[in-house]
Order: sequence, then C-alpha cells, then structure tokens
Amino acid sequence: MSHISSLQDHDTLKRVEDQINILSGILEQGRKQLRFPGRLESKYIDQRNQRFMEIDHKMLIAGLVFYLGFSWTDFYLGAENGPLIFSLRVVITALAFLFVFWIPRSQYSRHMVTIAALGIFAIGFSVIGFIWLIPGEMKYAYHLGLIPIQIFTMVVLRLSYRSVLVVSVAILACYIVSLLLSHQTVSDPELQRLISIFIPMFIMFWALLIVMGSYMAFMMESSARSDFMKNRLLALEAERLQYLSGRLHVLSTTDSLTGIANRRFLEESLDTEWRRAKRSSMPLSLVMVDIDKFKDYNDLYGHQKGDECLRTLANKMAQYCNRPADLCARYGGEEFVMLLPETSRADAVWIVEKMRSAIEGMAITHEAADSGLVTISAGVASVIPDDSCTSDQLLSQADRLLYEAKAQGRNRVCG
Ligand SMILES: Nc1nc2c(ncn2[C@@H]2O[C@H](COP(=O)(O)OP(=O)(O)OP(=O)(O)O)[C@@H](O)[C@H]2O)c(=O)[nH]1
Repeated sequence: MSHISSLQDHDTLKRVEDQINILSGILEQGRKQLRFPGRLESKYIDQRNQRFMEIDHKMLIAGLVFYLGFSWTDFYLGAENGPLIFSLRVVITALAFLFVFWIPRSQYSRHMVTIAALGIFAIGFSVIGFIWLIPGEMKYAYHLGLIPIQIFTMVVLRLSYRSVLVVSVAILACYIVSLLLSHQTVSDPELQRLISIFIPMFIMFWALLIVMGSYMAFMMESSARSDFMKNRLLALEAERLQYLSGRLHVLSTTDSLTGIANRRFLEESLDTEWRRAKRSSMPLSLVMVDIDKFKDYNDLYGHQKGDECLRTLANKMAQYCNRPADLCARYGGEEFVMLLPETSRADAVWIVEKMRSAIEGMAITHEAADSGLVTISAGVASVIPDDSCTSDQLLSQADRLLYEAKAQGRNRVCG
C-alpha cells in the first residue's frame, strides 16, 4: 500500500470514527431526537421517504378511492348542488391522483411527506366546502366525513408528528371558522337544540383525537429516529471493523522496511498459486534473489544506508511483477522471492535478466563489489505442479540455482 493511499485510508477511518462519536454522543444524552444534525437528517429523510413509498403511498391511493366512493352522497344529499359537488370531488380526486403518481418520480420526491400533508389538508378543506354547498339539515351528515379524514391523517403521516399536528389543527381551525361564518339555524327548535349540543361535543372529540394522534405520532417518530440512529451506528461500527481488519491484514502481510509483501504472504500465495497451476497444468516460476556482498555494503556505508538500498531494490524488483498474480516478497534479510504464475522458465529468466541489468544500471556505488556497483544474483526455478513434487522443492531448487549464480561469480541469473 502506498503512503498516500494509507493516508486516505486514515481519513476514511477518522470520518467514520467522527460519525460514531457524534451518534454515540446523541444516544448517550438519551433525549428524544426530532431533528438530526447536518447530513444525518437528510439520510433519515431518505429512509423515511422509502418507507412512506412502501406502505403509505398505497394507503393514500386507497384513501382517495374511498373519498371518491362517497360521491353517491353528493347526489343523495346535495339536491340541486349535487352535480356541482360531485364534479368538484372528481376534479380534486383526479388532481390528487396526479400528484400521488408524479411526486415520487419528480425532483420534489424528497418532500413527499409534506406534499401528502398538504394534499390531505386540501381534501379536508374540500369537505368543509361541501358542507356549505349541501342545502338544509342534511349538511350535518357531512360533518361526520371529517372524522375519517382526521384518522387518515394520523395513520398516513404518523412518522412526522409535526405534519399530523399542523394538518389536523389547520382542518379543525377551518371548520370552526366556517361554522362561525355560516350562522346557520334550523327551523325545528328540538333539532336546533340537538345541533347546538352536537357541534361542541363533536369539536371536543375531534380535539381529543388530535391530541392523542399527535402524541402517538410524536412517540412513533422519536422511536423511528432512535432505531435509525442505532442501525446507523451498527453500520458505522461494521465499516470501522472492516477497515481495521483490512488494515491488520495489510500490516500482517507487508514487510515494514520495504513495503512489499512479507514471507508469510509469499507462503500463502505460493500455496494458492501452486494449487491453481496444478489444476490448470500451467507452469509456475519462482525466483530467489540475493543482493551481492551486502554484508560488505553494510560494513562500508552503515546499516541505515543498507536499509535504504534494500528499499530501493525492493521497489525496483516489484516493478517487474506486472501481472495481477505476480508477487515480489522479501523472504528475509537481503533475500527476495518473486512468484510468477503462468510463466515458463525461459520467460522468467528473460524477465529476471532484464531486472538484474536494470539494477546494475541504477549505478548504486558499492566499492567492495567487483563491478563497483550494487548487483544481484538470482536463481529461477519452474515447474508444472503435479503430485510428484511440492512447493518446498521448488523453493529449494531456486535456492540451489541462486547459490550456483553466486558460485559462478555473482551478478548473474541461473535458471
Ligand atoms: N541494512 C540491513 N542489512 C540487513 C538486513 N537484513 C539482513 N541484512 C544484512 O545482509 C547481510 C547478508 O550478508 P550475507 O548473507 O553474509 O551475504 P552477502 O554479504 O550479501 O554475500 P553474498 O550473498 O555471498 O553475495 C548481513 O550482513 C545482514 O546483516 C536489513 O534489514 N537491513
């Protein structure tokens, strides 16, 4: 992993941990949350809208069908205004249907709950209008129509207690204003007495329903928000753990000095690639690389310069492992191993020879070496794995060939 990507990873972890701290802080306060800070609120609104679409959208459609279904009363009770009330009901239903299907697909979909609240208010307002249009005492039957609308408000908008409260109070307020403006009296004194008792009772029952409905919505919204926070916290904790386990895996498989794979990772990869090559009957090449006279280099230039040299060479060697399954690992000390799956001996020798020459070409001074420069020796072993051999034998063969390269005078590849 490069230094830059590890910095970016660290930023990711910090961002996740910051969010965990904010959420844990809110949860620890134990207060009921009705608005989250910043982007958390818009995430919650997205989730609430999704839920609204899954359940309440269908209820809106059912409610509208029910509203339209009551058109028979318009003709039955509306007398000469019957056709007008019916036409108004049809137009309002058609407009509402248009909104119900268009809003979720439009750019206003984020505000669907608010728009639904406005729609329910409009339906309630229309019933108050119909009360004005129904002649005589029959209009009182329409007062009852406001109660299903109140119940519908409480059910459909239950996840937004503000909407329940505002829509319910607004419809009730319009109803009371309409009563005050109409000053209607009926000729039968007995009926008038009944109505003068019925209306205040009706308003009281309605107000009670609003108080209960708003409280229920308040509890449901705060519990939905608390569930949202807990789920979000769990998701963030999972993200953090995933990051940390990934980081742990990188640390446990990376050589800390050079940043390339370590011996443990090489052994895991060798095992995997061995089995893969065996299945596909493809050649697997393994290269053992050793820096020439590295002890003298350390003695001459010091251990720190030696470390620097190891890093430079490791980087260079990694550049010759181009395919996704190729691997360059530090095997120990100044020894490296390259694993080249699906690569024949000839191809592997060709790659390693190019690498050896490139390292020599880097012209790193090494006064104790015959050439005066830092060089490498390498042994290349290849096999098409089967049951007659093991990966350890492949390693031993590469090691033997490396020593042959050393014996032949160093700065060469044997394969
Ligand atoms: N600076 C540094 N040196 C290391 C490290 N690991 C191993 N070495 C040194 O690498 C040297 C390896 O020396 P030898 O195995 O004797 O071989 P050589 O001097 O390279 O000689 P040949 O292999 O025969 O060419 C030792 O002096 C180790 O101390 C390391 O992490 N950093």
